[in-house]
Amino acid sequence: MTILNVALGQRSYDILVEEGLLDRAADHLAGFARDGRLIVVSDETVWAAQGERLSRGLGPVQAAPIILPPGEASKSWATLAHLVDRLLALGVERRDHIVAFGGGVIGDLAGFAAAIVNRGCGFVQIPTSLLAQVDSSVGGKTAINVPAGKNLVGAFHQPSLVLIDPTVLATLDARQLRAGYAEIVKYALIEDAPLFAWLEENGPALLGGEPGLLHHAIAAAVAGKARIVAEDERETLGRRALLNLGHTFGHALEAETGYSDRLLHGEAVAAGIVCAFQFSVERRLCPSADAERVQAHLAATGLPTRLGDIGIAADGRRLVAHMMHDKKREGGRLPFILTRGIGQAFVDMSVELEEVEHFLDRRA
Ligand SMILES: NC(=O)c1ccc[n+]([C@@H]2O[C@H](COP(=O)([O-])OP(=O)(O)OC[C@H]3O[C@@H](n4cnc5c(N)ncnc54)[C@H](O)[C@@H]3O)[C@@H](O)[C@H]2O)c1
Ligand SMILES: O=C(O)C(=O)C[C@@H](O)[C@H](O)[C@H](O)COP(=O)(O)O
Ligand SMILES: [Zn+2]
Repeated sequence: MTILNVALGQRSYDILVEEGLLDRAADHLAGFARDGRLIVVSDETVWAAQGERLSRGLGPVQAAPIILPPGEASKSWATLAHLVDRLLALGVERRDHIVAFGGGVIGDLAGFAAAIVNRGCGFVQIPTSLLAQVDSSVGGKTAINVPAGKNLVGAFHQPSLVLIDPTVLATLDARQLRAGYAEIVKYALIEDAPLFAWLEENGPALLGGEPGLLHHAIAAAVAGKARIVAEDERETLGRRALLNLGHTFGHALEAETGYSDRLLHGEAVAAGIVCAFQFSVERRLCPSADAERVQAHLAATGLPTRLGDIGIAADGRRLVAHMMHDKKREGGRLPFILTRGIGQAFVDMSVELEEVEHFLDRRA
């Protein structure tokens, strides 16, 4: 078992990574149950694929499931209201722990509900998509989307425990696996160049479901995230913002495609990372060979790397208008996560939005 920790004083918690953890869920979750019961929030697809296994793994602890529709559209006011009402109807108390059992959508939504019900109760993450295992289950960012933009309403609310069982990925489809892979690549590109070289060599076998490789990559990405979150929990020190590499561009692409299945979050991040590298090349910050290497690797895994791959027009003004809703905005300026090369991301406050518009106008 790999045990990692997010060091946040009283809000510190462990992240356990082990194959078969779900089958032994009671060992780790029985202490969170009240009257032998745990409320589990999941989506229809995850519950159909893995719910029985979790219920068995909980042994004598009874799961009280709240099952929501799958997909990004569930990160909405309507589903949040429904979830909060269900939690209250089940009599959730402040000291209770809700179990978020699903991908990033369920984690972000159930985490946000946990942050606001009774002015805050506990929660545990059992991430079931690769994206949630390497990224969204750790760090306490919870949110819903609103018409103005992605993740614009939410809270920082840390889980008490994260249980990662890579074997649950056996039922995840290949496109979703690739989307999660994009966030692993992001962690390598931020400040772990050796991990990127490792991914270039092992990525294809990892995406084929090779368990040892999945475990290694999940642990590496989560270790990187845990370190950065511990240094800058609320993204105020210019450190956590690095985790947004590819996201300023990526969130604009998600907005343009209506947060739909047309473009998954991880796919938007892949295309956004390529934009961040190419923009850094244009600013003479990053060697063009690094940008080409990154694009080649992402494209080789089948991820979109160009606006044309997504079917989006190169309309700089439109895309920058989406970016203006970014939570990192400060006094009308947007920090951009740029790079000096693979493993050398940094936050740049000096970017003019006109420059970004012109850059995007030339992306095909
Ligand atoms: N809070 C954070 O720090 C953070 C970080 C990254 C992404 N996110 C958010 O996460 C969301 C994306 O998460 P996601 O990619 O996991 O999407 P998701 O939650 O929609 O899951 C993807 C799809 O896979 C299915 N699925 C999940 N696990 C499965 C399994 N084991 N077997 C079969 N099907 C399974 C789900 O039902 C869903 O249809 C976005 O909203 C993004 O903004 C948040
Ligand atoms: O945890 C973080 O911090 C991240 O930025 C991780 C991102 O992968 C994730 O998509 C996050 O939800 C984006 O945050 P946002 O604040 O830009 O909405
Ligand atoms: Zn992300």
